[in-house]
Amino acid sequence: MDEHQKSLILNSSSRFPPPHGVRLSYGTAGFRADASLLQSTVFRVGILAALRSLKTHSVIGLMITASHNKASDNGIKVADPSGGMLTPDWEPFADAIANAATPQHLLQLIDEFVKKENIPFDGVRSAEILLGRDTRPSGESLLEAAKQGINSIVDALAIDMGILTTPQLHWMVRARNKGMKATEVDYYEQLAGSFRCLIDLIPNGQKFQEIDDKLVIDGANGVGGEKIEVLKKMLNGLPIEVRNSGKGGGILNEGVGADYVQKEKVVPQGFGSKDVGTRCASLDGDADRLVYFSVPSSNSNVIDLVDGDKILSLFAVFIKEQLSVLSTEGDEKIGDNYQARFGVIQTAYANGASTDYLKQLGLEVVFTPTGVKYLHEQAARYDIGIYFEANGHGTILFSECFLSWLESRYNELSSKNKESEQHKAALRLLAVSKLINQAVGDALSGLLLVEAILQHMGWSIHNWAELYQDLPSRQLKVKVVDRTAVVTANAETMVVRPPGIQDAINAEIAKYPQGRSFIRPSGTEDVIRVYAEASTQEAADSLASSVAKLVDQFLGFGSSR
Ligand SMILES: CC(=O)N[C@H]1[C@@H](OP(=O)(O)O)O[C@H](CO)[C@@H](O)[C@@H]1O
Ligand SMILES: [Mg+2]
Repeated sequence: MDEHQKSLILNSSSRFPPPHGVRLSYGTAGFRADASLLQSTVFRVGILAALRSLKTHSVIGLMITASHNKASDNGIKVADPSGGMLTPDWEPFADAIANAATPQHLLQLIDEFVKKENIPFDGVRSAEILLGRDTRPSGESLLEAAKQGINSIVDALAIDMGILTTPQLHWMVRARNKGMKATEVDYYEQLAGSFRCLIDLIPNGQKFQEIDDKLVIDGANGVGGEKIEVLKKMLNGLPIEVRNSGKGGGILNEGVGADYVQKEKVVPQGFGSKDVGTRCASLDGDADRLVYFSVPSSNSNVIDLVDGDKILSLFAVFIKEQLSVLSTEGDEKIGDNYQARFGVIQTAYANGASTDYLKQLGLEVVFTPTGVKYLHEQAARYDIGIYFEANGHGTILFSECFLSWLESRYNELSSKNKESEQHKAALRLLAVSKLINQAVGDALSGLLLVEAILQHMGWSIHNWAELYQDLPSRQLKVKVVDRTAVVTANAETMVVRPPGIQDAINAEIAKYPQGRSFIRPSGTEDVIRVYAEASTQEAADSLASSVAKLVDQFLGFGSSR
């Protein structure tokens, strides 16, 4: 970096002093905090994004969102060239610059990092960053701070893409870097086109326009509702009703949305007895999570939840079916068969019944710590890797190698017999790979795939829900003095610190048939999360509350440890 560049960083960063007494960390999904604390962090992440773009010679994304958190919070996360999450190698640098107390210290950290990473400041290459934000009121001024961060690097270009869902921004970054069409309209066209293709391939010729079976969507009063409306227009006739679109004055994520529905298991605002039996879905505030539910009775607000694990299971059943059709030989053997490596990825929050079901299907199930960056990385090791968090964040990744085999197999089959079942199965898999977001979990593309598969199977939400019976579960949060005191291992299924707590948890678990429980520090909130499941709801509740008491004893404000 030359002197001009250095003084540019010093001058601009002096306009964004960090808040006093707050330590921020990149966490499970970027920086998140009360929006009033974030100006300087967002400015600094703007610098980081420009450096990342210079380093990788690629377009980088910056998304301003706090997802399912309350409306007064906000956050920022970086999309890497692949469209995935920022490489974990850069997270310590993100933490360090976010917490640098003075412009001088900030400059020193940047200077050292630029040298260590060999980031080219040759004036030849320029950086390019796509910016997106959700509907939070604080988004506009934070976006401005991000732009100023980007503009404090010479030759860096910030492009404001406006209000987007998080997965749209990730999709655009990936598409740009692959030299593909990458506008928001291109996104809708790709989704709508591949959805139509799947519908056209439905065996009995039933088309969605003819089905009087509507889907009601809870948009969490966030960005997803308005974007679904665009898709609905393009898919002329898709029987969808959107509620909690944010236009009716409801508050973002308050008593609505995928996080609320999945954790509380009660109807979101705007839903009730009129919806008994109807297929309903909830998105979260930035539309990267999706869960389905139905209202079983007008006498209670309890829902039948169809969570991320069941979405994963539905996708797995469908893909497995297509792969098996594809591998059966028709009248004549065509081409070489390819043993696609097919795996599914879950976290400890996956319902135990879902894992049993997936294993019974003969699938390889891998567990990772919480946070999509971990799941995504594992899924990318397969030809077809499906990952989902129980909360509804997930997608299906296809390897380049498998897709190119599939394309050529499809072409070969096209030249022989377009009506063959193998030909249709190949086309379906190709359509899924275009419909489902390859960059990150995406409620909109996931929703269209669920809808297409349900129609393909001829299933109602109830048939789908009956794939297996969830074990009753409960999640609690406990405030503690210092959540970093909890250190876990084995994909967060056991605690290694503080000593003694895991033995105490094990002793509680042993009291309950089919009992399972674990604790971990949240990466997005200042709490310890407790998860428990057991054979009855009462038992799951009781196990969760005993474990929460242990957390309080070992780590709470009254603890002496
Ligand atoms: C139990 C739970 O739902 N945890 C969520 C939540 O992370 P925590 O680290 O648990 O706060 O937010 C993450 C980001 O959205 C998501 O990846 C994760 O699954
Ligand atoms: Mg989200």
